[in-house]
Amino acid sequence: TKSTRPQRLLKAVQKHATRGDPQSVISAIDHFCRHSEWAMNVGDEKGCILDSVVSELNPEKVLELGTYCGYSTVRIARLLPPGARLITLEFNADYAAIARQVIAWAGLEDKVQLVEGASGDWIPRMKEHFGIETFDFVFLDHWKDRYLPDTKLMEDCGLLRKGTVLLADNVICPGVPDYLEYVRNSLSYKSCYFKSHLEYTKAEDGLEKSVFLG
Ligand SMILES: O=C(NCCO)c1cc(-c2ccc(F)cc2)cc(O)c1O
Ligand SMILES: [Mg+2]
Repeated sequence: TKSTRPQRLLKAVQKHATRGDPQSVISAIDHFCRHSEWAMNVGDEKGCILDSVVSELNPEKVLELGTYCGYSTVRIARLLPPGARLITLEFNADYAAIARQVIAWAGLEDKVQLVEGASGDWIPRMKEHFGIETFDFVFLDHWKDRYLPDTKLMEDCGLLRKGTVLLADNVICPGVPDYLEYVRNSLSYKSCYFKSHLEYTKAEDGLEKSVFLG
């Protein structure tokens, strides 16, 4: 039977990347997506912006909403200091199965906890289940209609503190108009837009960085 695109992406990683070398995993996925098959990873151009935000922040506690194949998980986890932890939520079991193997190939499984399920179900359980007080950094890259409700849910669950940084992918393409309107007009956030392009294309897209003010 026919393989899936995530399965073919994993095969490309296992063929071209070196075990334990996160940069080679990132490069193998970017090459596959540019030259073989487009896939909805944050990509290299927006990925460099993601890298700079993470490097500047040096977060201890990171939440990623939307793992897909683990590309941005690897990008973030490779930059984390020893002892720092990344929890990544993925609703789609097939994506999660591939992402676990991509994260393992990069040798980053000790820094990453991949949780399968709905963000709306897991966000209220972060404190009691994972012993998390608050997050330092949240990367939003899941279903675009969940960005706003999940952000409000994180606020209500006390998971954001003064200075927590939210970084949202795809604010232009596919777009998250309700989320953008909220973070740009709320007195609880200081927001700025990083103009870029949709992964592996010339279409406009960008990342919105929003600092929670408490
Ligand atoms: O749905 C997305 N993510 C959540 C599911 O895992 C997503 C979609 C797209 C995209 C798709 C189709 C198109 F035509 C344009 C953009 C891009 C992304 O970066 C994304 O994160
Ligand atoms: Mg995305």
